[in-house]
Amino acid sequence: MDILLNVVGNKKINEKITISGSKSESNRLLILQNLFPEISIENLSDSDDSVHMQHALSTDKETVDIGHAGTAMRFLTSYFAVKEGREVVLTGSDRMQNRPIEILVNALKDLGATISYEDKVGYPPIRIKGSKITTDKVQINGNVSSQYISSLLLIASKLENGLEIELLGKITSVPYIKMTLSLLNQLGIETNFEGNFIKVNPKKSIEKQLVVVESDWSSASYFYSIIALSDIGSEIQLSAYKKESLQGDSCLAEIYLHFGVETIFGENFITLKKVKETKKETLEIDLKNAPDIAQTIAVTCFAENIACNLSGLHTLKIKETDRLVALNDELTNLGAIISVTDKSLHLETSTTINSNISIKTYNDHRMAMAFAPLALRVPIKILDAEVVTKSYQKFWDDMQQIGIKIDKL
Ligand SMILES: O=C(O)C1=C[C@@H](OP(=O)(O)O)[C@@H](O)[C@H](O)C1
Ligand SMILES: C=C(OP(=O)(O)O)C(=O)O
Repeated sequence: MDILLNVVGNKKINEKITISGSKSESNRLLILQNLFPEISIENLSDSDDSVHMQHALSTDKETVDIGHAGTAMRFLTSYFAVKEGREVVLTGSDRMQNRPIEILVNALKDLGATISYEDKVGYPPIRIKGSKITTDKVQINGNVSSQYISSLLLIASKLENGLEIELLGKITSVPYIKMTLSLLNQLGIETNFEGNFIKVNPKKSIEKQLVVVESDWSSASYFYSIIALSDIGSEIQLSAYKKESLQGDSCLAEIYLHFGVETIFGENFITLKKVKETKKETLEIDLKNAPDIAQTIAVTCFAENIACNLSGLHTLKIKETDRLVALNDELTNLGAIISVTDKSLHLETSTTINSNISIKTYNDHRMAMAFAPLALRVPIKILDAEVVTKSYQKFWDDMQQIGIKIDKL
């Protein structure tokens, strides 16, 4: 489905939106719920990625296909590796078959797991024969994807002797590791993260408990962008959010001050308010802790005519698409002066935004959602707009609710 987005009339917004649960928290909790049935979950994400995860955990078929869901692919690799008596072939979309998994597979093999590649070495599909693991120490590279580490942490407490992980290299996406540890702690599992070592104590069972998932902060980023581009006085209330978040992307509240967007924390909601014009100075940020909001921020800067230097983007090349190349190509088509390296993005100020450009989305939900706010500046076409459901089912309905007109092409 290709669509044309357009905003007619004024750009003063005043709306309330409820966003589904964090897909990161949800996919961790779904794994944990299978290991500890004492858990019940509220405000679970309705994203495709979480639906894939639920399906993977309930099927007894040999082939388990998780589509585009990176967390499902990585977390299920460890989960099935310790599922004694079960053999599965874990696979995913074409893109997933080109997203590396070798670092995690090698760590699990070092621990004694039985995993082999069905096709290309280092990539899904992988065949996993569940077995008992008693080794309690492992080393793993921490600089490619934190999901490999979270994957090991999620099963760690169910290993006879717990697990001590030594992280090698510069650790990336650290808030996601901390999110995993916080959830384990919330369940009563003891952990310790000091320097490059993480230790998880063994735990057989936990107390019965309800875990309420906070709504998804990465999804909130598109509303930050919309408010940044809208008239002073505009506001959007988003539910259900809290100040003490487990999600690293809650750093949006700080980052968007640059764009004159204030975040007011209420009881279970946030209000984003455009209070000032965007600061004209270059925005310099290291996003190694929050890679998923890089696209949103780059597009906001372009729309607001400010330069930016975004660093810490080394993980973007192995996400749903090579996001650095995708951003470079699509922003260039819109008239941006942009350059990218393997780990950074540099955008110059530019005063023109080309209208009626078709944005290619490359099977990447965040490409579609990050470019949507540009409709507040020029009519814009989004190709294959249905990709958004990977993380955000009702994204286009919510865009319409805040006044973006959508025509199917
Ligand atoms: O653990 C998680 O839930 C995630 C970790 C991050 O991946 P990397 O650690 O690969 O950067 C992030 O980009 C992804 O969307 C979700
Ligand atoms: C990178 C993402 O997801 P995953 O790696 O889980 O596919 C994302 O949602 O931006």
